[in-house]
Amino acid sequence: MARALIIFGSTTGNTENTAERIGGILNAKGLEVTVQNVSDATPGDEAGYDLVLYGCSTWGEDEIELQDDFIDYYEAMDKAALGGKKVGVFGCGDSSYTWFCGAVDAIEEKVRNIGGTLVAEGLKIDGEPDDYEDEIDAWATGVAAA
Ligand SMILES: Cc1cc2nc3c(=O)[nH]c(=O)nc-3n(C[C@H](O)[C@H](O)[C@H](O)COP(=O)(O)O)c2cc1C
Repeated sequence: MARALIIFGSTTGNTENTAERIGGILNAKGLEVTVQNVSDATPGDEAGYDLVLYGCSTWGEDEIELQDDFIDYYEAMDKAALGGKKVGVFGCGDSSYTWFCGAVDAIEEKVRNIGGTLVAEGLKIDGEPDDYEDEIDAWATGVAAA
């Protein structure tokens, strides 16, 4: 059975809820899924997984800021074992800010730089994830089949 790891950073719970929803879809598609808070994750944990998904919300006014808990992980991501792995990135944000879901773009760039293969365009959620259930389910279904 293919194994998927979902690592999320979330301050108010939106990206966490999205991670759990994506995990449920992947599970229903037959993948063995681990959903992990980035606070409990270390780059290198990706070893042994076929699919790795990163979820991170965006904070900050004057520049892109990753969700607080994700910053240390991001800085150490060069040690992530992504070679040959399928990777996807998602996150919650608010399009009234200059850098809408900038964390998704920043993590995708990092993934490309360290040899991961992005299998879907980043999923950017504008506002409440409850309003994006169809988009979330479609994205998760796509990465499960990638
Ligand atoms: C002070 C502040 C700054 C924010 N900055 C951004 C931003 O630059 N870009 C963006 O897309 N969303 C921004 N947001 C919106 C959050 O990312 C959004 O509320 C998100 O749903 C939070 O997700 P989380 O609960 O998973 O942390 C900001 C929100 C606050 C309160």
